Amino acid sequence: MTTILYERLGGADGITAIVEAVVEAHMSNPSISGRFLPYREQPEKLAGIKKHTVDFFSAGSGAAVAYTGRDMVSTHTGMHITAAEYMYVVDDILAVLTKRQIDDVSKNEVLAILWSLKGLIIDK
Ligand code: HEM
Repeated sequence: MTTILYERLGGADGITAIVEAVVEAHMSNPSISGRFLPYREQPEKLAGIKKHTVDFFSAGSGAAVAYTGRDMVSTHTGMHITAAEYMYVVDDILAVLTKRQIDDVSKNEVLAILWSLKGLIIDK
């Protein structure tokens, strides 16, 4: 039987570590850091966003986890995120997956999920 994507990403511990590393990467990426650095001053809010993001990717990769955050359109409405910013986010995520030696098939599955959400996130 094929292992579900959630397990191939390392389960709860793996996805939590991925989200931590991705948020750090966004904060260090000069093209998008301005979107994320203000949350350093709001640690409780940042913790909530990270938890929602872990749950989102857990549910989206096959785990029986409830996502209790806001939907993608509501979350990103008013931010006017550009297609270029979206690509920087995708690049940061894939770089973290590569660094954590996630296999290529799994990376392609993550990429397909991210791509399917693009229209919900940009230009809102
Ligand atoms: C496919 C790509 C993306 C996914 C799957 C995604 C997913 C999420 C999720 C699950 C949350 C948490 C929502 C909540 O806590 O209720 C969130 C929040 C956020 N996202 Fe995204 N996101 C994506 C792309 C982007 C991009 C491209 C940017 C900007 C460059 C961005 C900026 C933000 C910000 C600033 C927040 C915090 C919003 C707040 O103040 O609560 N996201 N995102």
